[in-house]
Formats: sequence, C-alpha cells, structure tokens
Amino acid sequence: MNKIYNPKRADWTDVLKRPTQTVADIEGLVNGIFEEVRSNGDGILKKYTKQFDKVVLENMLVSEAEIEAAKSLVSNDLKEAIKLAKSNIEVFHEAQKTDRVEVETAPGVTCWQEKRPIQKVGLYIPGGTAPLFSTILMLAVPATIAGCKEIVLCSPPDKEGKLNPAILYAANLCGVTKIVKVGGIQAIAGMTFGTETIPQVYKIFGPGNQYVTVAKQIATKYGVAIDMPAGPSELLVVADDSASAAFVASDLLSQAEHGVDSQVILVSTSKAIIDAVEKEVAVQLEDLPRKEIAKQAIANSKLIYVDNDQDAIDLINEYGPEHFIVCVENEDFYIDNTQNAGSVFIGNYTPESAGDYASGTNHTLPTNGYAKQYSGVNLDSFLKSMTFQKINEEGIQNIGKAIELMAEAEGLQAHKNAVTLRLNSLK
Ligand SMILES: NC(=O)c1ccc[n+]([C@@H]2O[C@H](COP(=O)([O-])OP(=O)(O)OC[C@H]3O[C@@H](n4cnc5c(N)ncnc54)[C@H](O)[C@@H]3O)[C@@H](O)[C@H]2O)c1
Ligand SMILES: N[C@H](CO)Cc1c[nH]c[nH+]1
Ligand SMILES: [Zn+2]
Repeated sequence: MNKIYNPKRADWTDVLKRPTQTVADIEGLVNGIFEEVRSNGDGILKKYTKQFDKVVLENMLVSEAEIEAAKSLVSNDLKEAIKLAKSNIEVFHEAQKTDRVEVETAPGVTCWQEKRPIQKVGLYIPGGTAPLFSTILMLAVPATIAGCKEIVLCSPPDKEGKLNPAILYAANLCGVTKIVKVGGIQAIAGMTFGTETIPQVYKIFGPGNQYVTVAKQIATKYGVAIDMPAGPSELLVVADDSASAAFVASDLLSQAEHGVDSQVILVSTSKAIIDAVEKEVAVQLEDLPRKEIAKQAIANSKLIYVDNDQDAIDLINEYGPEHFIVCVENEDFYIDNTQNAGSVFIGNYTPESAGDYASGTNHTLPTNGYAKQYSGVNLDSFLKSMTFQKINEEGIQNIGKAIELMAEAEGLQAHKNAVTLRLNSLK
C-alpha cells in the first residue's frame, strides 16, 4: 500500500484517483455492442457470451427444472443464512415505506403525492469472478416490497453454461420472474432494447465491473433509467489508536478481494495505527484464496496520514467512498460531518461485510465518487412519485387570476384561456 503523509489539498485529486477505466475508455466498445444487440437480439448476446465468458449457450433462459435442481444443491445452513439476511433486508426496506402526502395549498385546491412501482425492472447480478447471490436479496427484496410486476434477472454463466445454484435459489426465493444467463455489456444492452429472450425493462439495477457500469450509463441514452453507477467496490476507513489494526486490515482486504480494480484507503491521524494496519494487511493477505486479486487491489490502495480530524473529514468528503468505516474515539465528529458516502459503518464491531450480507442495509451503492450525488439502492429506487390535484369552484377562483397573469406574461394565451373559460362559467 502507498503511504502518504499530509498530502497538500492541491494534490488530493491525484492522491484520490481511482484505478478504474473511464467512460471514455470503454464507451466505444459499449456503443458497438449496443447497436449489434439492438439490431440482432439473442444471436449477439450469444456471440459475446462466447467471446467474454468462453461458453456457447443454446438456451439462455433458466428453466423450471434448473431452479428445482438448484434447491437441492444449496446446503440447509446456507438456505437458513440467506433467509435470515432476507428477513433483515425486508424489515429495513419495509420500514422505508412512506404515507401519501396530502395538502390543501389554498382553499379548494388539494394536492397530493403517491408512490407507484416501476412495473418492469431488470436486475444485474455480478458473476464474473464470484457469484454474488447476496445482490439478489439487495435488489429483488425491495423490488417486491415496492410492488414491481416484472422482475428480470441477468447474470453471466460459468464455463459450463450454468448459474451458481445459490443464485437460482435466492432468485426463486425472492420472486424474480425471469432469469437469463447473460452478463456484461451484452446483458445491459439486452435489458435496454429487449431481445427474443430478455424483456425490455424500464429501469436497470445492480452493480458490476467497469464494463457493466459504463454499459448502464450508456443505457440511459436510450431512455432506460438506472439506479446509479455501482462499479468496483471501495472502502475508506478512518481509524485512530482506539481501533484494532487486525479488524481494520480485515475490512480493507474484504473489499480488496472483490476485484483488481477495487480500491481501499485508510485515513488516520495516528502513524502508529497506519504502520500496524500495513503489517496486518501483509499477514492476512497471505492466507486469502483470492490473494492474487486482493494483492493487485492493495497495490492501488493508500494509507494516508493527516494531522487533524478536519483535514481527514475534508479529504474523505472529497473522495466520497462507497463504504466508510468510522473507527475512532470521537466518532460523532465524523458521523455529523460526513457529506459524501454510500454507507457508513461505525465502531470496532461493525465490519463492512455485515452490510454486504445480513444487517439489513442495501449493498448496492455508488462508487467512483458518485456518492456525492447518488443514493444507494433503497425502496424509493423502485418507485416513482406521482402527484395528483383536485380543484373545486372555490379553488379555481382562488388561484385563477394568478394563473391568467402568469400565462399572459409567458405569452401563452391557450394556457390563460383554460382558466378564463372556467372562471367565466362561474360568474
Ligand atoms: N458498487 C456496488 O454496489 C457493488 C456491489 C457488488 C459488487 N460490486 C463490484 O462488481 C464487480 C463484479 O465484477 P465481475 O467481473 O466479477 O462480474 P460482472 O458480472 O460485473 O462482470 C462479468 C462480465 O464482464 C464482461 N467482461 C469481462 N471482461 C471483459 C472485457 N475485457 N471486455 C468486455 N466485457 C468484459 C463479461 O461479459 C462478463 O460476463 C466487482 O468489481 C465488484 O467490486 C460492486
Ligand atoms: N461489497 C459489495 C458492494 O460493493 C457487495 C458484496 C456482495 N458480496 C460481497 N460483497
Ligand atoms: Zn463486499
């Protein structure tokens, strides 16, 4: 890990650079695949599945028989763990339901807001290097609570052309309506345009590698909404001498093992904890099965010493981490002053993994600094807010004159007439 002492503010942009490619680096490839899928559908999905996933598929749609077979391949212990996680995610997302908001803005003018589900949603479940079945819970549970009718899931097949049984089990448990074996750019293009196998959707959700993330951003050009850019995982920890170096190192490695383009950062006002965490990372890394991946992510990662808490929080807000662990004595200072972070984890006994799986919060979160303007997935991500109004005779008399004057000032006579006719009818 690179150690940096008191970086100057002018250098923060360079110091905090992510190791991922930019939209500009990938969009040429994405645009090409999108155009092919738009014109030729399933055949192109299969072509790119062969090229990128190294498997030739006859049928991309998962059958009932495959779902049934998967049930017996998942251990009872894992089923119970999935059910516990699902239950906590349900509780937290159910609690996000809001009542309709109704106000009489002027006598006789009633306005209200209600939420309605997005009818057709597409869920992308990453599977390139690890089958992230936990992501199904994070997306399908709120989609179901919101009342989405059609829930399509795409995930890349393994070399045998299969999806991991836990993916099929979780998808079935959570009410997914269609499961398709396709990943990467081609899956996002398929959900954007619709193909023989994949229904077109209104909004695409889910994390993925940088190809998936850029493809989702390009999908918006074609009128599809997306949750947010949720790319390679990242974690920033702020720790002082009250933190356990071993715990901090384990958290940093937990996100480093996601992919070679993940990034983890430790910020501290203590040189002692920086040195201790550096040593712990080296020790714990050696025992990880995904050591080669984590090692590359760790090479992109930083240990940053700053003199004081104010510099630390300014730097953290400038970075806008996907995950932010606060492990310091004066935790309230950091909690109160965090402006930009996807999800915040507080104290020595709150590992980031808890939010990844089972505490109840959503793990689909903005990366690459997008926490400055995007929220992580939540119940509202699957809903649209609609407004309604009803105006009676008294109401139109109360606000009619103002509408007429404003319409006239904008030079829009027909707008004015729509009010004038009604006012005249009441004379
Ligand atoms: N931000 C979040 O909320 C969040 C949550 C979970 C996971 N993640 C991230 O999701 C990612 C999962 O990545 P993954 O690769 O394991 O799975 P993935 O499913 O996102 O991507 C695999 C697909 O990428 C495509 N691909 C691979 N190499 C390509 C190339 N050179 N050109 C074009 N397409 C290519 C293939 O089609 C393959 O099917 C990780 O980066 C992880 O950090 C983020
Ligand atoms: N940490 C990931 C979000 O960036 C989510 C995840 C799924 N499985 C394990 N982790
Ligand atoms: Zn994770």
